[in-house]
Amino acid sequence: MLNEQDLKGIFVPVVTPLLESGDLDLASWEPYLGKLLEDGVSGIVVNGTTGESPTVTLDELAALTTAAKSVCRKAERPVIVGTGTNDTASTVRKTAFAGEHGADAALVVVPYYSRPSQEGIIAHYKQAARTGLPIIAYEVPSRTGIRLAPDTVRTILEIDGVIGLKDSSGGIDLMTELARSGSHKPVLCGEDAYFHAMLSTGAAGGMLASANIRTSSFIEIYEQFGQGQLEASRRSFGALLPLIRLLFQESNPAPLKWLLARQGRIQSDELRLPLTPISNELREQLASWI
Ligand SMILES: O=C(O)C1=N[C@H](C(=O)O)C[C@H](O)C1
Repeated sequence: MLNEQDLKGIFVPVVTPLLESGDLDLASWEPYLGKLLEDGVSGIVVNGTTGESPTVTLDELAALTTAAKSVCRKAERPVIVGTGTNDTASTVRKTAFAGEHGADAALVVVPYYSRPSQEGIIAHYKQAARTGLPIIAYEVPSRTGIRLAPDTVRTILEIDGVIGLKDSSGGIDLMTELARSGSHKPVLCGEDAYFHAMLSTGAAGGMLASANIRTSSFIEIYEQFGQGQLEASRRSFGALLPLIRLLFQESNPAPLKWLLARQGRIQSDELRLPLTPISNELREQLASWI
């Protein structure tokens, strides 16, 4: 299982590869993950936003997690599984299910759509943590429709079994506030364009969809920063920013899937509705990153 000391470095949320038929492309799955692990990522995130989690069935989640675990075990790296929903009971069941299939930790998004109170959100995380699988809370107001108060984040991070936070709050305010108040659990940047800024304010690393592409460069930026080579890490990050902007110009993971398919790492850029393929204009812009 993953512990908070090891929640650092570059974690890669992976896509769910699909065939044109819409079925899972399991033939690509192991080599796709294997390459990321070979490049030196700290861990793999299955069924995150990038994995199109709203459309993945439980049977598919079991197959993806089991196979990911077998690849990650060989590389001695953790597999984190997205299990958050907007229903606490389902989240608890899904988290336990992921644990039974080999997950080392669960990524649990703030419950979306229902707009619960901050107390309700804290209670949600307490119940998820009772499953015994380490929990990484995931704050992403642009997707959930609700923003956590810094005090709520601190309270969630104090729950036994919550090992850290993925911060996609869209800026450095939350990170700065947590650092100021001496919060000791690790925070990973989940907002790719803010990766360097969040390292500067104390993030322990990133959980970055863009690190599917140019993986080694993201790892290099993290390492350069850790070694105090600030100017070099800033320059390296600047070189990746145009890629990051393109990957999020249309809904993630559509641009990423297109690039991975063009690189031959997955068989197709197939998405499940309501996500749709990227525009021709974006294809032209992304082509130089193949
Ligand atoms: O899959 C994830 O988890 C991530 N989701 C974010 C999003 O699409 O909003 C982006 C981040 O890089 C990873």
